[in-house]
Amino acid sequence: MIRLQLKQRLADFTLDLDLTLPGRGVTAIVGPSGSGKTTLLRCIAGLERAAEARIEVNGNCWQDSERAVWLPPHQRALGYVFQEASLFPHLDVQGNLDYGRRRSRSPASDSQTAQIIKLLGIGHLLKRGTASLSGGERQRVGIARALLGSPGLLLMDEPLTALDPQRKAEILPYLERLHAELDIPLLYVSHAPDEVARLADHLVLLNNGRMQASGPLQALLPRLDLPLAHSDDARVVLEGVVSGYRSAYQLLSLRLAGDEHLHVIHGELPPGTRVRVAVQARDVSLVLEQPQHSSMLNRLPATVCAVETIADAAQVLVRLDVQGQPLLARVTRFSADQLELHPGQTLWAQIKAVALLSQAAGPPSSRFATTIAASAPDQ
Ligand SMILES: Nc1ncnc2c1ncn2[C@@H]1O[C@H](COP(=O)(O)OP(=O)(O)OP(=O)(O)O)[C@@H](O)[C@H]1O
Repeated sequence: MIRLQLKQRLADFTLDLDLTLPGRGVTAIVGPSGSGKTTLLRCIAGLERAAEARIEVNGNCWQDSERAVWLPPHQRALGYVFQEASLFPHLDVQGNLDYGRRRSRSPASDSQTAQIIKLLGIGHLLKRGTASLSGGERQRVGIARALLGSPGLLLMDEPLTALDPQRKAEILPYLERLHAELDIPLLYVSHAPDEVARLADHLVLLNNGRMQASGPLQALLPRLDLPLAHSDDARVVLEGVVSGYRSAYQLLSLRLAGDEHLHVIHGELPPGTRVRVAVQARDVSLVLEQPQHSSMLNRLPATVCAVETIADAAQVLVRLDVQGQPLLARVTRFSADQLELHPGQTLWAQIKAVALLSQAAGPPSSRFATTIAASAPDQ
């Protein structure tokens, strides 16, 4: 468990938070520019000394102003990854990694080091000078360097923002692997809904230095009272279990709760693998009767929970329940009126299978994962 009680004043800005976060997995920290995301990370790292604070990470107290406890940054077992990796230009990749290991009080063992290098796919870069690395490679080396200190907490402040879409698509699968294979809690600051939907388990929304909401990703994304659902690229995450694969069509079938299935273009995965699929609200259409002979592969029976007019009053956000999982649809107000959408109504939600890879930017091996994060089969 991570306990964060912080009060810090910076000129006109005050950060005032009382948060309890999971001690494992990825917590995404989102909020408008200037809401205090970086200040929060800096306080946790000890780069900013909050006037009143209690910071505890999985049983280790790093700061407690009431008991006059203050650990300087180098004594806090954490790794910090910034927008751009600040690698030493006079050292090659190996030299940079060695530095990360040496400066830690509990450096990674040789086998852990080998695991981290493999996980981030940088084995072939070890002898390279840092000037010749691409932006994505630099970030992977920076992340590896942070991990080699065996941190008890990893902080990442918009680590993909400086990368173009292609590089970003390349690096996201590595972050997913970190998530799946390493048991280090990660606080991840991001403005990008696709990164958040793909990586996060837990979400914290900041607004003007205060917590607006904190909770599991799947519970917060569809909340109509929060700004996330109102953004143009609002999305929710559906979770399913692999139930089949049609290799001729590269079509993966996922069983949702009940007997419903979601079909997604993807590589083959073993039956039983749990998979998360991000579904954008604008990719969901609604129909009152069970569609027949439609090219839309995904047709899910749903119940309307709430209807809210948004934007310039020309569009409507519809929150749906699909076998206990929330789904958002964004439709025109004209359609909403035609269908007389109202809470309690049962209807069908349609999602084009191809829309589930529409954010594809990277090479085929990574593009499907833009919308999907897979985890190991249930035991
Ligand atoms: N050293 C400082 N002195 C005075 N004000 C500061 C200082 N550092 C940050 N601030 C202010 O604190 C507020 C929060 O800044 P912070 O960088 O934490 O926001 P953020 O949510 O990370 O923003 P962004 O998304 O743009 O990176 C801003 O208004 C900023 O101007």
